[in-house]
Amino acid sequence: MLFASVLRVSDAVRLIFNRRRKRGSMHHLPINLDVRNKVVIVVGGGDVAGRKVLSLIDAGALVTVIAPHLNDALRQLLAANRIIHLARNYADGDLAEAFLVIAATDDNAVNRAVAKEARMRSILADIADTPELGSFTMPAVMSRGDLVITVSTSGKSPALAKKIREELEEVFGIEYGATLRLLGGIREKLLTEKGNSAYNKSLLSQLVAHGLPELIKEKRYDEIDHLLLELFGPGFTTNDLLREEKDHQ
Ligand SMILES: C[C@@]1(CC(=O)O)c2cc3[nH]c(cc4nc(cc5[nH]c(cc(n2)[C@H]1CCC(=O)O)[C@@](C)(CC(=O)O)[C@@H]5CCC(=O)O)C(CC(=O)O)=C4CCC(=O)O)c(CCC(=O)O)c3CC(=O)O
Ligand SMILES: NC(=O)C1=CN([C@@H]2O[C@H](COP(=O)(O)OP(=O)(O)OC[C@H]3O[C@@H](n4cnc5c(N)ncnc54)[C@H](O)[C@@H]3O)[C@@H](O)[C@H]2O)C=CC1
Repeated sequence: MLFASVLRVSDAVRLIFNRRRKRGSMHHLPINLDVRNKVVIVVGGGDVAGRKVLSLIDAGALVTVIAPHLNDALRQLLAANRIIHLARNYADGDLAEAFLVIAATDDNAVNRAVAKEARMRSILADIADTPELGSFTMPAVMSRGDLVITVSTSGKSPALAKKIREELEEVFGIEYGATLRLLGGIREKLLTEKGNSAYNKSLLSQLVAHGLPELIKEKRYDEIDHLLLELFGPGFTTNDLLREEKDHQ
């Protein structure tokens, strides 16, 4: 424990910093970042950049790619007006407007230069070939509607992260998307209409213990309606909460 009262924050940070930052231990803080309408720069236009750009666009970021050449996937995104492209090499100063940057060129010196500018400007940075120079890494991601499961191996084996993501896709089917639409609808209604937080917690915990994904997968809507009536009283039905699924039956 540092005596914060006699240290300036900058000194304390430097003391802690000097004790860490070895490549061997890369434990991160997992967070879910809101990048909607944020300016994101991706330096490099190859396969790695292409993969990261897709995730960024999915999350609603405003993506500018800086690279002399784009791969096919990125060219298609450009043709569809989904990205801005600066067809040239990265230059110092390119990050001036950025909230976040990804360096994914095949030139380590360029990626390092991006890392340096990002650090100077306190911009979040993922450096694809030298992750220890950046401030975050990207996990493998699987999603089913609003359910998002991410896998990190703390940089040890991206190949294993990908394999575990594929295994998770087998376990968590599309019924989880519908389950979350149902649970989200109920929770929204409870938070706006019904009792206090402890009451809601107890009911919502009881509901998720009932294996809803299985019931939805097998279209056992009558059983779900019965359960909703028992737990919440009238006003909560799959007709309202799962209309999309039931219309497509
Ligand atoms: C640290 C990190 C930084 C970052 O990129 O954010 C990073 C770094 C590096 N990756 C390398 C290699 C590969 N990366 C993949 C694939 C993925 N890499 C991803 C993330 C990350 N990769 C971050 C850590 C994630 C974690 O902690 O687990 C995924 C999960 C997400 C994504 O990219 O969006 C995506 C899978 C997406 C999916 O399918 O779900 C494959 C597999 C393949 O391509 O099939 C290979 C080859 C096999 C292998 O090496 O394992 C190399 C060596 C390059 C070289 O050899 O020159 C480096 C550099 C280094 O380690 O120094
Ligand atoms: N983090 C990850 O998930 C992975 C990282 N890598 C690392 O990422 C690097 C890139 O891999 P790929 O996309 O497969 O390479 P690639 O060769 O397909 O693409 C490289 C891109 O960088 C661009 N580029 C080169 N110099 C540039 C500059 N000065 N300014 C802007 N753009 C420039 C090129 O035009 C090209 O679009 C590799 O060197 C590798 O070390 C590789 C695999 C996975």
